Amino acid sequence: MLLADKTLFITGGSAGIGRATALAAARQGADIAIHYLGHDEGAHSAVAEIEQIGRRAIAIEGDVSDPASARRFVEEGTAALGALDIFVNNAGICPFHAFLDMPGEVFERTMNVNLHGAFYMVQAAANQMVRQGKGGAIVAVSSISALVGGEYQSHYTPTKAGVHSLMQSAAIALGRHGIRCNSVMPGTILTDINKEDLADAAKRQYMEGRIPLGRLGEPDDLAGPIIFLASDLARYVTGASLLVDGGMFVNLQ
Ligand SMILES: NC(=O)C1=CN([C@@H]2O[C@H](COP(=O)(O)OP(=O)(O)OC[C@H]3O[C@@H](n4cnc5c(N)ncnc54)[C@H](O)[C@@H]3O)[C@@H](O)[C@H]2O)C=CC1
Ligand SMILES: C[C@H](O)[C@@H]1OC(=O)[C@H](O)[C@@H]1O
Repeated sequence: MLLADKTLFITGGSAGIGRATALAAARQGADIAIHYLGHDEGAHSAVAEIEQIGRRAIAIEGDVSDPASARRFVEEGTAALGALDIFVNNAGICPFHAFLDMPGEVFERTMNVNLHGAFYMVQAAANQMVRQGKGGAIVAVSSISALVGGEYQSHYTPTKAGVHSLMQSAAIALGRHGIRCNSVMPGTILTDINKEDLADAAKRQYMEGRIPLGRLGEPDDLAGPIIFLASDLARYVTGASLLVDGGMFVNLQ
């Protein structure tokens, strides 16, 4: 097992990529702390499934944009599980909107959740790892959108570039503590975040057509790459990012 007796803390663990990763990490031997907002059913059923696998789990609700919520997640999760070995920063939103009339509140909420939230969470998790004194691994869910733009994502793509950059700087700041920091860059993965956008058949067909592997991603497609980066198999990998997009990024023509 790749994560035997490790503890893994994950934001956005009640749905989509985060939920799939939490369950897969439990199957690899980890105890799991889930942070989430507003999906009680998804969070509680994930805890139940993890316990059925034979691992411990706790779900803590909060808003990642609030720095106090990050401190509470780390404190309460560590009290429950005993330590924080791996941190996965995954929570995010993408309310698709045109650029020219983007409401300030939509821009600011997206920045606050995706980028400020990542900063506070990663900072709180890293401080706990430093206190423990035995290193650790941090994986952030960035996006292919860190590298390319989107007409209805002008508020969102900068947050994903920011998360990618945060991992690079954190890798430098935390290397001396034995803490590795990496990111994954998913392509288009079918989850609640894009259900409405991809309900447009023409858009969905266009996105599928761009992917050499011939299909949109599933949440489970991310679990393996995240667990790899979190595990000792990646013990000399830090400051790196891994595209998980079925080949979409390289498909120019
Ligand atoms: N689905 C996709 O195609 C892609 C997703 N991503 C990224 O993957 C991450 C996960 O997205 P999905 O699983 O697709 O979305 P999702 O909508 O299925 O899940 C989002 C999760 O984030 C949590 N969350 C949202 N806002 C929060 C807040 N303010 N405080 C605490 N928790 C909050 C939700 O409770 C939920 O657990 C996001 O950061 C997203 O940007 C990146 C590239 C592609
Ligand atoms: C929400 C989008 O469909 C999804 O998120 C991203 O980061 C990429 O732009 C994907 O297409």
